[in-house]
Amino acid sequence: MKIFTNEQIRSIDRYTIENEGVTSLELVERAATAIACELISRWRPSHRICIFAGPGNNGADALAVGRMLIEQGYNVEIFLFNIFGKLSDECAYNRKRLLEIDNADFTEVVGGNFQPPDLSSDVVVLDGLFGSGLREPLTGGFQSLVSYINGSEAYVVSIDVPSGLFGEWNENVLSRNVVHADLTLAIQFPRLAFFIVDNAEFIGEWKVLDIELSQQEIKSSPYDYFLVEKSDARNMLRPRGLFTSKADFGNALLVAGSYGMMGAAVMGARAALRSGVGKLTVHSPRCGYNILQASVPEALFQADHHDIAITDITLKHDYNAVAIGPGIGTHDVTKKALESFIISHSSGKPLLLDADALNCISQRRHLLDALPPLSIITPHAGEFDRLFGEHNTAEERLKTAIEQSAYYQIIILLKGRYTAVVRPDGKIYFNSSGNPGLATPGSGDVLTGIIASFMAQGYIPAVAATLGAFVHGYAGDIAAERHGRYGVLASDVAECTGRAIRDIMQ
Ligand SMILES: NC(=O)C1=CN([C@@H]2O[C@H](COP(=O)(O)OP(=O)(O)OC[C@H]3O[C@@H](n4cnc5c(N)ncnc54)[C@H](OP(=O)(O)O)[C@@H]3O)[C@@H](O)[C@H]2O)[C@@H](O)CC1
Ligand SMILES: Nc1ncnc2c1ncn2[C@@H]1O[C@H](COP(=O)(O)OP(=O)(O)O)[C@@H](O)[C@H]1O
Ligand SMILES: [K+]
Repeated sequence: MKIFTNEQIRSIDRYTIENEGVTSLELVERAATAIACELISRWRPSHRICIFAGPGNNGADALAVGRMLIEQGYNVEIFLFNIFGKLSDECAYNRKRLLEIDNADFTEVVGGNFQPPDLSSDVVVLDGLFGSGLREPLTGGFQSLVSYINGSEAYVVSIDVPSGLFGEWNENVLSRNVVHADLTLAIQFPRLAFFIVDNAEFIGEWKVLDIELSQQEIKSSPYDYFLVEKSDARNMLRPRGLFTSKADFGNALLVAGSYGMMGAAVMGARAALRSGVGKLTVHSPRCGYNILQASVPEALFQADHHDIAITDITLKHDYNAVAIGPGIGTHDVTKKALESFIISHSSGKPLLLDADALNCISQRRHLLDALPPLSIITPHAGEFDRLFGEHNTAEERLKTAIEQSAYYQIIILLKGRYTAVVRPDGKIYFNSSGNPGLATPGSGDVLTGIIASFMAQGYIPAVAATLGAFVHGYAGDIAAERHGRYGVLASDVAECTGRAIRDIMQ
């Protein structure tokens, strides 16, 4: 699903109005119908619903929902904030229609002495104050109203976006000036802000409501941000022909493990094999020999000269993919080995670097310059900050990822609830699969194995990263069904990878 900016949404809106014979009022009516249906499916008519409408079309949506709920016999109280004496045409029209209803509980707030209604825990607040037309962070009376809503026990549903939050970047927005919604009903598209963890407390659960904006325009509009869903992953996965052989599925090298961290190598190797690599070699210190051969007999073992750490990374074959990092530790000898490998790596083939490989590089930042273009790094927030400096917010971190990805021409896969695959051209692919069960040791090693396997099979790095993240999350979802969100082990995720791919392809 494409994620558009405000400006793009306005232009798709305009196109729909100009080319599909729909008026702006009809779009408001469609949005309101979808919102009303959603509320009706969740609450009974006796439930008290308190609607706050602003002066623009977010308010128009809210007023229209109010009318529809009254017509369905709901117990609705509506407040329209007409502070500046200027309503959008759609808002003014919906105000008029409400006034035509006998006994509608409707209050128009025009000045400063507004007495807020009681918002107890059994009230549902519908927040239609501001949506995509927000100009600047909320101040004055709106700020007080938002504080009042946030301080109440009511269940809060926001229309389009929580009022006070911008759809994209929110650098200067204070938490107290944004509605904290329990449910956000986004009109037609989710917004970039939904995928940034800083905003999780504002957005709550979210759902996209389709108002049938022009599909043709949506398809042809360029985008910078994308939410990867099952159908996207399905389109990326190549079916396997009946006459294919191991040789068709690539040869991968996984440099992983050290004394006390051989599990990382085992999990990465299992995940790579479960996601279909043709041949896998694991390079580990000698102490890993018995462990690896016994637990992953399908993989070849290549012993380092050293007993407990990796000291020598050299490619004895022309591998289709080389992944380095899970469990290798940050011993000086390992850092040196990694440095000389990266500096002398001359084939130009992209590398995949994770975990301790990134921690090693963070102490030798010049190595980033030496990475082949389109190499993939897969940091979580901590590893990212060790590489690129401390960040106070996830939004700042994402912006840095965009800059650094372009600067070094590498793919940065920033892990989290919505893992972001940031590409050098500035495009970001957010992953939608996965659950908190994946927050378990070794989970990242499994991801590395999957991506390495896809790279070896000939998926271009950007696809291997995006598809790998989706398959990993999906395998985590299957594992959580079996073991629950507390009980998932990274080994379960590796184990479920093959089934995940099968389910996605069906
Ligand atoms: N596109 C779609 O898919 C569809 C979208 N729809 C809906 O329309 C919504 C967008 O509507 P919108 O453009 O009228 O903007 P909205 O957020 O209501 O606010 C604008 C008003 O707020 C004011 N204002 C702004 N900032 C302020 C501040 N800090 N403090 C005080 N005032 C401030 C601003 O004032 P002005 O800038 O004009 O001076 C103007 O009066 C969208 O979110 C969705 O819900 C659907 O109905 C149909 C299809
Ligand atoms: N709440 C969550 N929802 C979805 N995915 C998650 C969640 N928490 C963690 N993950 C995923 O689990 C993986 C954890 O990786 P990482 O932090 O490197 O773990 P480890 O270092 O233990 O291997 C990442 O792919 C991340 O996206
Ligand atoms: K809103």
